[in-house]
Amino acid sequence: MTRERLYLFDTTLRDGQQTQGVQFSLEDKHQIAAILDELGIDYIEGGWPGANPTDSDFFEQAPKLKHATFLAFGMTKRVGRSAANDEVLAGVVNANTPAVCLVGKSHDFHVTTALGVSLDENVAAIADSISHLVGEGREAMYDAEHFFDGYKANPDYAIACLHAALEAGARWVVLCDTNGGTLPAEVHEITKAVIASGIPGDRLGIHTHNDTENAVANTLAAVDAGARQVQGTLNGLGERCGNANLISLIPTLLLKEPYASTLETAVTEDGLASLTRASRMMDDILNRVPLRSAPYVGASAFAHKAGLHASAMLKDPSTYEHVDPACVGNARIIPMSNQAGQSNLRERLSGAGLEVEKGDPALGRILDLVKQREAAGYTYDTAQASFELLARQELGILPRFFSIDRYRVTVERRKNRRGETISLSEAVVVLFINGEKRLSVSESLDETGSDRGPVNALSRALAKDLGPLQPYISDMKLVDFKVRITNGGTEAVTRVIIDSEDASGRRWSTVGVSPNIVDASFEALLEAIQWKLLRDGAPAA
Ligand SMILES: CC(=O)SCCNC(=O)CCNC(=O)[C@H](O)C(C)(C)COP(=O)(O)OP(=O)(O)OC[C@H]1O[C@@H](n2cnc3c(N)ncnc32)[C@H](O)[C@@H]1OP(=O)(O)O
Ligand SMILES: CC(=O)C(=O)O
Repeated sequence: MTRERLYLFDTTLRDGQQTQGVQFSLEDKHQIAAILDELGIDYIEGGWPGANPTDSDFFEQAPKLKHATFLAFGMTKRVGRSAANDEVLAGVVNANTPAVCLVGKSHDFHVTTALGVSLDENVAAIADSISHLVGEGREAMYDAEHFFDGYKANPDYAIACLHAALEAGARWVVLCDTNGGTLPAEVHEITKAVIASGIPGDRLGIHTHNDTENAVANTLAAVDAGARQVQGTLNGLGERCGNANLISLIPTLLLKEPYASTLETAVTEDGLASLTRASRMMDDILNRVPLRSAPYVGASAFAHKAGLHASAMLKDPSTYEHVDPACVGNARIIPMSNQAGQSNLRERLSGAGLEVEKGDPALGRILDLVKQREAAGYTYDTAQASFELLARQELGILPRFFSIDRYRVTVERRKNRRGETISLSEAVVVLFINGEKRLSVSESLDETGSDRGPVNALSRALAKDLGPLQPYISDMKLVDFKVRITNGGTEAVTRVIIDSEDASGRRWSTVGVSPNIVDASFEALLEAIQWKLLRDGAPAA
């Protein structure tokens, strides 16, 4: 059976940039465009040339794309001037991209209230703007803003706007759920009605927002009805609650029926397998911690915590997995926790290179220890590195790299020489390596003179002088630090989880628990270092 082509359109660099708190640099934009092109996206919307200096610079130094078509975004011309004389439209056209997408009104209320023009004037503005683009030799698209709300208020008018664009030469007309309030059944019904009005599905796109958490569902509803271009963003960035998440849509469209056997995109198997990396790179650019529960690509997307699940998973992974994690570049995790049985444990140990026979009494001891420590406030389902250290300790195979003699942290608030109030912490760590005593002192001020706090001072002192072990930890950095007050038995205790990373991109999590936040942090920091030394084969003391 021949499959119909479905086009993927990315607006991370335009609508994604409308996310509160997101401001891409020129370098970020180039990096994101390269990720999208590698993934197999058909259209990359780069931003609005003329709207701000970064977007203008980005179009001046346009990315060199291997596969995708590069687009500029803008709005239809203002009423009262010709398309050729509208300076905002000129800014967009002058970006000289092969394709241009123009947003225009399609809801009568917006035409009369937001634009303050007549319904006919708006239709003429759409047609003139699109003809102008086509005359300039561009592939033209019309984003029909507020289309679904407009259709519900005045279907004939909303549809007339689409036809005006199509007849003026638009390659695509795109139905936008701008306010994000439309639900999947309505999107399906209205998209069908649009196609029945004479707009072919292979000229029709869908652009949804996630205000009812239905952006992905709404996109699929439009595809079910016949739309053949889908717009979205990496990790669902976008105005307010975001846009349809391409990172979820792509595997669904490639792996799930009826899409997999009836539609084809330009995303290859390798592109699909790069999805987890693409999503994490996006978070990295935004300096965000990746969402563990993200479908397909999150660290928990294929984590099997419950004992019953883990036991069946070992017999056949398809018992509790809807797709193979490897096909989206993700990995299966069988975490340890108080929900685990011996199957989770053996799988986790095996992942750490520790083969323990079924029925070995050590398994029961480790399980009991995990459950006791979780009752005391620890958590091992995320802190897998701490779990591995605990299991090795119980199996008698944890090397001792160094021993801590003592540590001390002081926190001070005082006036500096200019009379300003400053805070400052100082940490001292004393440890022994091969019988040799080492003392390290560190402060909490960074290069700019800002106080990074007592845990930072402690982390620096601990990692400052490990003598012969120093080369093994020099590329380590602390990437996330989470603190939670939790119950340890009957008392409230502080639990600290630290995520560390090294130059190879490897990430690991460790946990510490104590009534004292600094002490809990010290335990987690210590284990982070021990795990790194262990994994990189550092010599035992
Ligand atoms: C649904 C979406 O997300 S569309 C994407 C929206 N993105 C952005 O707005 C980000 C980039 N925008 C900008 O930098 C600025 O808004 C600019 C440069 C485009 C325009 O700036 P300004 O000229 O100062 O106008 P301002 O932003 O105050 O208002 C928008 C103007 O465009 C008009 N307008 C809005 N939509 C359209 C349209 N589709 N066609 C023609 N004119 C429109 C409005 O009526 C308003 O005009 P008015 O001031 O005469 O009432
Ligand atoms: C065009 C667009 O971003 C919207 O209507 O939501």
